[in-house]
Amino acid sequence: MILENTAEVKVKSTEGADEILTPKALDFLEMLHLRFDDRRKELLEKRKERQNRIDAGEKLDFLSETKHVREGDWRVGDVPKDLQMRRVEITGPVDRKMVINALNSGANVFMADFEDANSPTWENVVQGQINLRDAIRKDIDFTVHNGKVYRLKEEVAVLKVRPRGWHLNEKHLTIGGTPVSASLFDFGLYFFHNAEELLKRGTGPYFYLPKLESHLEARLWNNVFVAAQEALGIPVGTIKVTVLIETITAAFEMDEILYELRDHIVGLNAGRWDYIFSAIKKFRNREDVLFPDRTDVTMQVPFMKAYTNLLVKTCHIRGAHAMGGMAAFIPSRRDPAVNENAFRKVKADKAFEAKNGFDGTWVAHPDLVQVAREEFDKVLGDKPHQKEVLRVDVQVRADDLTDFTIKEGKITEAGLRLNINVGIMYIGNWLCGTGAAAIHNLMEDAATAEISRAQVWQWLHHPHTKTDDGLEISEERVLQLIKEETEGIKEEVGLAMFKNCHFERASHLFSELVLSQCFVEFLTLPAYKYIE
Ligand SMILES: CC(=O)SCCNC(=O)CCNC(=O)[C@H](O)C(C)(C)COP(=O)(O)OP(=O)(O)OC[C@H]1O[C@@H](n2cnc3c(N)ncnc32)[C@H](O)[C@@H]1OP(=O)(O)O
Ligand SMILES: O=CC(=O)O
Ligand SMILES: [Mg+2]
Repeated sequence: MILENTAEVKVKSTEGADEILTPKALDFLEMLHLRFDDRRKELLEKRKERQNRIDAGEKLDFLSETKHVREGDWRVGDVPKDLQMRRVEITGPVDRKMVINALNSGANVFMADFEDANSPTWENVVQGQINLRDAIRKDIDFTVHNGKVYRLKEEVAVLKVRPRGWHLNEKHLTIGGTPVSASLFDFGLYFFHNAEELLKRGTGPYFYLPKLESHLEARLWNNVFVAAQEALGIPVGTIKVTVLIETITAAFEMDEILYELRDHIVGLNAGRWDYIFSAIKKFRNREDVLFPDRTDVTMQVPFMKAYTNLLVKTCHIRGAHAMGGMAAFIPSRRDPAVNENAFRKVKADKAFEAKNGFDGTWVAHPDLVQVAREEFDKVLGDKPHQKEVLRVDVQVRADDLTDFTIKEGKITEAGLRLNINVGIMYIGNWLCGTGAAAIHNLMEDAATAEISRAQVWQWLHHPHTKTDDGLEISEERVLQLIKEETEGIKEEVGLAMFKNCHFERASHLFSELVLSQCFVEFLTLPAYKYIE
């Protein structure tokens, strides 16, 4: 069934859609779409133009036209009281039970995710909005089959929302026959329904902005915020955002991104997984760049160290929070050895971040809140943040950000197989409506899975890449491994789940992605046509 608002706006119906996609909310989305969608598309074209220049050998560098911004003396606007202390932020999809668990987890902040951790089925995105609306009003519960009831505690985490990135459309809402931007859809609905309520409750409309590639994309967000606040009669500057620096091009424009959003921004976050993906993607056609197995691309390799150090330094000079990223190790309440390993690895990761000057960090699971908190407490004590640490020792040049040498790194058959396995497993989950999953005890989502498929693409298309046993990574070999891994997944998950979760389709899609002559920008773009 199609619900009609005006002659031009068409929305696919799903349970709860009429509560969220009200005529007034649709008018608001239509206003955002008409004012900002053309610019969004122009900026997506600019991404392609920059890619062409990188392919042709252009070096990434800090922009000459914005030197005055980098050298200027300015700071970001005020940080609200409830965003001063962000020591531990838990992230997770917008599923009802997870929303309750995350808000109850003891973390300072919960980032409710419509991006990397969410499979954007129509039901997930509409129900996600309903879940957040109910959570804000403390009118949310959830009962599982065994009768266990989930309710919010008195004290809960501060809520932030991550809308989907600029590259994605929401196909279930069209205006004049054109699908709307998924970013405007997720942001617009959340803001429209909740901004006033959040303010009444002493907090505010807070967001994380993903996958930006330039300061011009930040400017577009800023213009959207000004229009949205004006339309609802809310003071400009009420919205507060943290931008993920998770593309290699954005790392060259951190000051500029903070500057464009200075009335609305409170921090930057080092989104390590998309960052690695972006580095592979942007340099995929360059013969001088070849990444080793995913497990060898750690936070300690030169380009990751350079980027995180520069992020801390840039944020602190400008008065913004520098937020750490996600260690992907997931604990297990059933397996003590897995649990112990996850705690040890996460502890080390968080200790490193705290020592480097970060003001807080992300965790993927409630059992990791305390582990991360302890490591930050050791360095920060009672202080809400450590913005006074200016990292004057850090001098990062353009060449440091693109120094992809990884001395100890190797490309191995095991690494190739693992990438294939994880890629197919994740796409299968995503097609089935699950956007984040624990696979081989690691958190996998749309960012980590992109690394896996991008690596296989690069190894196949880079001239004569060999694994460390001397064997070439040929199309024939990759197809054989895809076949073997797909069979293995069938055995592991069982025939019923294999079929229900479209693992066969996931396997085909994975093959298409890695064999395609042209690199597909995001795996979620072709995959989206298969989900409802
Ligand atoms: C690269 C990036 O963008 S990182 C950010 C995006 N990614 C994410 O946000 C991933 C967040 N994490 C998750 O989604 C989950 O932790 C997973 C899928 C990896 C693992 O989840 P599960 O398999 O359910 O883990 P597990 O069985 O150990 O969970 C134990 C309990 O913790 C809850 N839980 C686990 N992770 C979370 C979370 N992130 N938020 C809230 N609750 C959670 C589960 O719901 C479960 O609750 P229950 O005991 O009441 O049923
Ligand atoms: O969004 C976070 C990332 O690491 O990617
Ligand atoms: Mg990301």
